[in-house]
Amino acid sequence: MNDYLCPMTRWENYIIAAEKIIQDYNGAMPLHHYLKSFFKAHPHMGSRDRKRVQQLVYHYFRLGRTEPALPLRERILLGTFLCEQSHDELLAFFKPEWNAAAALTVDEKLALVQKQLNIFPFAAHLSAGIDASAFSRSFLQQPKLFIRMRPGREAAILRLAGDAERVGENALAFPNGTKIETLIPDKSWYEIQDLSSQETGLRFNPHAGEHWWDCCAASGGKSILLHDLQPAIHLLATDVRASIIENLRKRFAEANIRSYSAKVMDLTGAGLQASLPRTRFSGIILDAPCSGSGTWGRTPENLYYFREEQIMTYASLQRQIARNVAPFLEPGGTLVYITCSVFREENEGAVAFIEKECGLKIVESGVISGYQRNADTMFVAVAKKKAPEAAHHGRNVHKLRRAGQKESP
Ligand SMILES: C[S@@+](CC[C@H](N)C(=O)[O-])C[C@H]1O[C@@H](n2cnc3c(N)ncnc32)[C@H](O)[C@@H]1O
Repeated sequence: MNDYLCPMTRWENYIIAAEKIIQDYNGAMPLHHYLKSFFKAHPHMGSRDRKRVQQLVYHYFRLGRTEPALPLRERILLGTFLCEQSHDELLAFFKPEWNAAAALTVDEKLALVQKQLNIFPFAAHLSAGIDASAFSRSFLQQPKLFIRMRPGREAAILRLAGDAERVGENALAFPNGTKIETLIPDKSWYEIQDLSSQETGLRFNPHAGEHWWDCCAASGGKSILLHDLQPAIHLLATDVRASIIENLRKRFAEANIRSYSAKVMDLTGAGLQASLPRTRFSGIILDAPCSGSGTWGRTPENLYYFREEQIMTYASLQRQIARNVAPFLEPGGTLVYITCSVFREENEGAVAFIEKECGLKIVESGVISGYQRNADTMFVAVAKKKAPEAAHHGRNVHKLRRAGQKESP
């Protein structure tokens, strides 16, 4: 697919390549990994070709499973029409009448093609406060790329950041595809982190000298956020995957953070105490394994391949982990429960479980909405362990209620 090919051949080739990828891909691995291996196996495609084919494939998955009866090529073109907002040469070739309408709103485009789209099929499971229709439409746009400016680096970054948009005290938004590392050469000055993810940090409130456990740390996005809020804490980061703990170590080194411990731990197992360096933590961050449904705007293949019954699989894993880690909070300590899910079973359902079964009191909880600002949607809850007196009282209340009696004033 080189420039010397006539335009017709080029557009045809792009759409044929996209069709092949969509037919062969089965959702078992992230789409961007699959695309990478596909392009590696097709080295004749230049970077412009790859970019274009990739866009077509993503446009297809952004429609979810809506319009299943449309032929594959028609779905790719419909996705392209709804996602693109300006003149598009490929669309001009295949659907000139749609290309002429590229600047219309999504509603106007839908009226033109006489379609109603229900992109998100799991609306019945949405957490309170999420606008189902706006959330469904949000899949047509890829969320932006956000960085968090690390403490003391803001002024230097702002001098280099070009036309990035400042969207929070420490947050900058860039168009997707921006090569941040070429704009800001020192990797230790910033973290790539979604805006809503950054905002979970507003609930951490760490104090110097405290012991914190980021128990599902992955490569440490929340851990570094926590550290930046209060560097003088004792931090333990764990995850079940050894490879991701290796990534965490590299990321911490790049961020110039040396004072922490990290280890591999499976939180569903029994006897966690034997693997932990201490039995009480002032704070636990439980950024739970989840459906990731609040981030599917970045990975729309998940919207396509997700099955409804998976929601409860995640919900029970989250409850199991919460039950196992809660005993390691010290009295008065804080557990911050986080998901990047929009499903109430993983959010409000987990919060009810934490309060009822883990002996913690929920002091704040709710959705951090990203779908109307090109960011991810997350959920955060702050739970406190009662101080000894209150805990004793709490147990009595529980017993009384179970016995069907009323609590005396
Ligand atoms: C949502 S991710 C955490 C993201 C991370 N906190 C961040 O800010 O980048 C959830 C993590 O939980 C881990 N996990 C899944 N099952 C687990 C288990 N049984 N025990 C411990 N960690 C687990 C996954 O490996 C995954 O890295």
